[in-house]
Amino acid sequence: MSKITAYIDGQYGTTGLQIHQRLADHPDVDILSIPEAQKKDPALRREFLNKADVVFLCLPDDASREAVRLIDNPETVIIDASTAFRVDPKWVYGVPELPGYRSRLQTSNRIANPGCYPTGMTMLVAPLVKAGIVPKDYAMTVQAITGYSGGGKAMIADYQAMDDSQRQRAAARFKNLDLNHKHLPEMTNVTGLSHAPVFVPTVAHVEQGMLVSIALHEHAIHGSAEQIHTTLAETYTGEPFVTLFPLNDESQLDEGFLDPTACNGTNRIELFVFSSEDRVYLVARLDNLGKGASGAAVQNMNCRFGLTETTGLTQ
Ligand SMILES: NC(=O)C1=CN([C@@H]2O[C@H](COP(=O)(O)OP(=O)(O)OC[C@H]3O[C@@H](n4cnc5c(N)ncnc54)[C@H](OP(=O)(O)O)[C@@H]3O)[C@@H](O)[C@H]2O)C=CC1
Ligand SMILES: CC(=O)N[C@@H](CCC(=O)OP(=O)(O)O)C(=O)O
Repeated sequence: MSKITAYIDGQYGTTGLQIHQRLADHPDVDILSIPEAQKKDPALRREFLNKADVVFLCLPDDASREAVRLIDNPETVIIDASTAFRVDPKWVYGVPELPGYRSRLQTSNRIANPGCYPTGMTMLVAPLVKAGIVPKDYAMTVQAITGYSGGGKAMIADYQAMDDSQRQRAAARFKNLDLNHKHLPEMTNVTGLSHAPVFVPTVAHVEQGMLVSIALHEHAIHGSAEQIHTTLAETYTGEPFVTLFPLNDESQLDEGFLDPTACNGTNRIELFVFSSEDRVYLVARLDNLGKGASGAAVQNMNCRFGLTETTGLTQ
């Protein structure tokens, strides 16, 4: 089989660079590149967007929409990292592990790569809503902690320019207190919840890494912590990138702390279920730039082109 040709529009940004790194080691892919000085040249971009077998769009939303308009080759497979198409019914949401999604991803030429937070949130919640354990109208709150690379080049530059006193003040800060985070539509759409959750992430002064968590109360759902754990186990059995730890397993706690950076550099996502009496706490740990962005994009490409999903990726 000849190699797949791949073009990354936005190759020199945070997500694009990480996709480039993974594809550079990928045995089945040849990368087509535009030199950095010409990265915004519309004629060159149009040419590359139409001649590659697969294009990764690692651009702001408006630039992604513009790139899609430049593509008239019906064979081109587009994997878009932005928020632009994630709830568009003509696009398939790129989480192959979610029930029913892999078969659709295998045939779609329009793949919307998920946001980093929703990757954790939907993988925890969608199977539980589907099983009827979490009611569709559950009043949900999602918490998360992320490294600053989630904000792209601009946020990385801001964080890395801080002096000691600024760094202390920015050690861990709430963000998006307008309660209108851009990930709410995909969190709601993919899980089937009838109301968007309350979602206030915390950005920490660490470059990358992520924890996403959801609290549930057994008296307000239709099932126990054990049933939740069993449902997640059944959903993700055999998935190479998903590790579900045993119920109430503390092996990953370091003197009681759960480290957000443990999946960094991998495409792994780790799931935890903790419970005490009526209280249940679900946690997903992932690399915001790995399974939360660039790793997921390469996994989606592998899935779409019938390759082993782990090719080029670290488990
Ligand atoms: N960072 C993350 O953790 C995640 C990001 N995403 C999404 O991925 C996309 C890229 O984000 P990220 O990599 O963080 O962003 P960055 O700002 O790090 O990179 C974006 C890149 O796109 C370039 N660019 C901007 N406009 C154009 C254009 N019109 N034509 C060609 N190139 C252009 C930028 O160049 P220049 O800087 O010179 O303008 C920059 O190199 C966004 O939609 C983001 O929301 C998704 C998941 C996680
Ligand atoms: C730290 C930080 O600011 N993170 C970004 C989300 C990162 C991400 O997943 O972005 P996309 O939705 O574009 O995929 C935010 O909260 O807006």
